[in-house]
Amino acid sequence: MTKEKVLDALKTVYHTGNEKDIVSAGIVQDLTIEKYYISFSLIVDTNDADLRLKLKSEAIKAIKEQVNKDAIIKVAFQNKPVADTVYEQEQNAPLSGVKKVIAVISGKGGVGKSTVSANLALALAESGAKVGLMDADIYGPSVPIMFGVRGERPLMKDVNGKGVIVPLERFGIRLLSIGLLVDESKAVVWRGPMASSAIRQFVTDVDWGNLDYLIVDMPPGTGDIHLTLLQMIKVSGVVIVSTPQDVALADAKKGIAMFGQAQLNARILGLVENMSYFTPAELPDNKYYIFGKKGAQKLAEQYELPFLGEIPLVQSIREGGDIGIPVMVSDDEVSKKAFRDLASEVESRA
Ligand SMILES: Nc1ncnc2c1ncn2[C@@H]1O[C@H](COP(=O)(O)OP(=O)(O)OP(=O)(O)O)[C@@H](O)[C@H]1O
Repeated sequence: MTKEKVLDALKTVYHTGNEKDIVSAGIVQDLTIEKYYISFSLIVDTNDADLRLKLKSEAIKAIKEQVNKDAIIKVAFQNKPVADTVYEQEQNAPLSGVKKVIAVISGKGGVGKSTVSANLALALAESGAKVGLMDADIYGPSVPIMFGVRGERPLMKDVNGKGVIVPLERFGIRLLSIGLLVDESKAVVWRGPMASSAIRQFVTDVDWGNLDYLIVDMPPGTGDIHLTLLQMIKVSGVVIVSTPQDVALADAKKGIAMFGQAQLNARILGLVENMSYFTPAELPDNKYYIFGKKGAQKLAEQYELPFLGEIPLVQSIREGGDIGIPVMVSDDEVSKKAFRDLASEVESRA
């Protein structure tokens, strides 16, 4: 299976009301082929579920008939971005084209902060928002692998005599990570000031353009990078990720304490519990609370913070992250619903 063959097949498909085929009309974006998986986005100007379904089935049918009948095809929809939004960051301030910055934090590593950041970004973009994802985890960047862009390098462009970085774009999300700029093994040994200076450049020297949301995947814990970012940009809201275990919850309390400080000028939107329960793919209605039940919900109540939802522990979430096709771009409707619910909580509170 090659990109050319898949694009040729897609050139036989037309979106209602368009004279050009969906490839020539620029409707097909982010085509990725990974073993027998094919994934791409369709950029459309309609929320009509029937029209979307028709387009999706015709695209899948064309590929199965003309390229490979056994291909596993994942299609994500994105709305055409709406221009001329009013932006909240001050004019000429760093990120002046960004309406809302959402920082995703966790008290400790490995609780799924990057998984939540990536899929939250994709879920927000589904309803037409223009979204960027800044991987501020200098010591453990996840974006290159999770979005399948490892080894790719962003381009530079000249703005008023100054070279600025243009984020990569995948599945409609603008992406930047230290892993896309330097060899990952180099950044791991950087000391605090160097890491802080790199993160400062992520704000000042990157052409993020106009965005409705910039999701910032923060490093785990609380440290210099958090302070640097909070001092530089106006963060509209902080999402805290925790797992149900006591130890992760104890660490989440440190995050609440740090971001709860009034002088940091960041509002905590609430807590999301990741890996809340295990759901086997073949029994999606069965929920097994293997790490204990409703821990984060109780913690949220204790601190009088909103509880933003539960994300199940699902094999396809892990697999999606590993193969560079996040679960929001897959057919796993159970996981997608959990992230969509989280996105609507964030949308309504940010
Ligand atoms: N809900 C989930 N179901 C299944 N696997 C998950 C889930 N959430 C995260 N994972 C997996 O757990 C591992 C850790 O997740 P992730 O990298 O997102 O955590 P993190 O908190 O960002 O870690 P770090 O602090 O190291 O950056 C990954 O392999 C990821 O695919």
